[in-house]
Amino acid sequence: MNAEELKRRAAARALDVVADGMRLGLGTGSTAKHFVELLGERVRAGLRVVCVATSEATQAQAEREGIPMSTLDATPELDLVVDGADELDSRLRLVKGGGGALLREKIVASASRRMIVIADDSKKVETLGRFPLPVEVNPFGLEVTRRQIAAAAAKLGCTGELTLRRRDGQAFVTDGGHYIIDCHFGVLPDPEALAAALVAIPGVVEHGLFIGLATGVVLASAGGVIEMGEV
Ligand SMILES: O=C(CO)[C@H](O)[C@H](O)COP(=O)(O)O
Repeated sequence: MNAEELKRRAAARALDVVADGMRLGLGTGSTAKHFVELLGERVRAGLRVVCVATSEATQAQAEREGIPMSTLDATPELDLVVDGADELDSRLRLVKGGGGALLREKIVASASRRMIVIADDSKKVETLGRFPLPVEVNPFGLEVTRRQIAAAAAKLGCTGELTLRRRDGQAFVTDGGHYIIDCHFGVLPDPEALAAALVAIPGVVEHGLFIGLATGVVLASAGGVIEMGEV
């Protein structure tokens, strides 16, 4: 079974949890894309849901699928968000933002009673940090913010390269008009302390550590589906 089949399998399991009338958050990325596709099939077969997207890309895909869409302003309380992750550990702590949608993903997750993460089993790690931690920053004062991130992280045992994310030779710009600094720390000894230190930096808009948000995980592997937390 290849990676795409595993992602689809995880997405299909999460779809089992979706009930008629639910208000759903739709994640971003290649795994979430499978979920949106499968949800679209169910909607066209009669399932009634109302959804909020975590990115412009997901919004466009969901509209193409004919899924009824809303906004967080019109639908500020969600029953469930289904999203992917770049890394997760046994305590359901996540690193997200590989697709650049971490800010909206976190806002949507914070508005949802439950968050189910769907992934293939390559995303499960012993210690977070192998995947470079994305930090979304305001473009103003970029170098100051980069230095402040480096200094704050170093105090917590996190050192490594901090790179401005680029696409087609230009700085990558998020849906919110911000930049992303990818922090190649290798290991995050204390994710909670790092999260607190990052949010205290004025130029940091949000970071990719999702702590205390995921309530369940569906991990697809060649051997079958593993569930963590409450799915
Ligand atoms: O956080 C994300 C986007 O900001 C994605 O959920 C994360 O990057 C996982 O993506 P994929 O399912 O393509 O591996």
